[in-house]
Amino acid sequence: MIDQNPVLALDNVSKVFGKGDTSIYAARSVSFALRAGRTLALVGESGSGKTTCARLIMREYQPDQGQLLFRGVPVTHSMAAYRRAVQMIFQDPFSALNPAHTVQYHLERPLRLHQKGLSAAQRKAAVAELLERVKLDPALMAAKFPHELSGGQRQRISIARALAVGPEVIVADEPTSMLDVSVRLGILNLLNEMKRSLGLALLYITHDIATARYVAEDIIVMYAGQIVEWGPTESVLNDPQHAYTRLLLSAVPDPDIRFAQSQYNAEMADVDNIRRLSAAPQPVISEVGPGHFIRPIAG
Ligand SMILES: Nc1ncnc2c1ncn2[C@@H]1O[C@H](COP(=O)(O)OP(=O)(O)OP(=O)(O)O)[C@@H](O)[C@H]1O
Repeated sequence: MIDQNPVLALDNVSKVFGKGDTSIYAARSVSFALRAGRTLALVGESGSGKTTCARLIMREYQPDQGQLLFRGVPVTHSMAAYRRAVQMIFQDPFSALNPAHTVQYHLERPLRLHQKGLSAAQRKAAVAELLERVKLDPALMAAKFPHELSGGQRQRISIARALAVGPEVIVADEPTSMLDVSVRLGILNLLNEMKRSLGLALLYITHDIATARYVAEDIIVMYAGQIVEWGPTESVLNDPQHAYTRLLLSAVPDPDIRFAQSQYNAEMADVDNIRRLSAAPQPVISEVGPGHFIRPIAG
């Protein structure tokens, strides 16, 4: 059964870089919640504020306004439980692993830190189990160094390493964008399986709105640090209500995503205007379908 109480929530969070006239809202009054057994896709073009949200969640940045809530409690600096519960998978599986260490070492390290009571034999068994979870053969993989692995295999090791501490939330920032097209779906399927079998709450960050369909129950579309549209994936993809979401979808060469091409073409003539208007701060929110909301463009 899906737990409807959020594991993690951003409550009206803003992050500003720079000062005065040159300041940029990398995140502006962003609120969303991650729930066990569900994936939320955070979608937007480069510079829309996706990675800033990930860094806020990973506590690399402090919010200028708003707060993070972990199981309903405001997150403080000293929450060791939070650090263990919230793990990240990075875009670049090549730089995420230390070339001097074996797979066994990479997976044992978090176990040594977070499960101090394990014997050497128990750690070895735990590493084998983690490798099996990410569909890699422990007998073949444990002794290998990162340079002996393919990109897809490295990303599976990164996922296994994140799982080693028993997380509740995984933040996956563009986890497939540096991989060959042929292995991308395998990684997304693996994340799906982790979500289901371990009841993880996933935040899937991507610039590619089409891939959100494979993993996410819900989608948030961001532009200029602001959430412009959010709702159930099917509803947002099949019936996008915000001009900026339609702009993103217009760039998707995917016949499975249905939208009235002619209707969007008229808007595409006005791309710059859509971006300019979508970037304007807009506090008004409208519900356009069950659980499906937009921040209407002002003016
Ligand atoms: N440390 C920083 N200092 C100054 N400006 C920053 C910093 N980090 C992000 N920004 C700015 O904040 C805005 C949002 O950036 P962010 O990296 O969150 O976007 P993004 O959607 O993740 O883009 P990408 O997909 O390219 O990573 C951008 O205008 C960016 O230039």
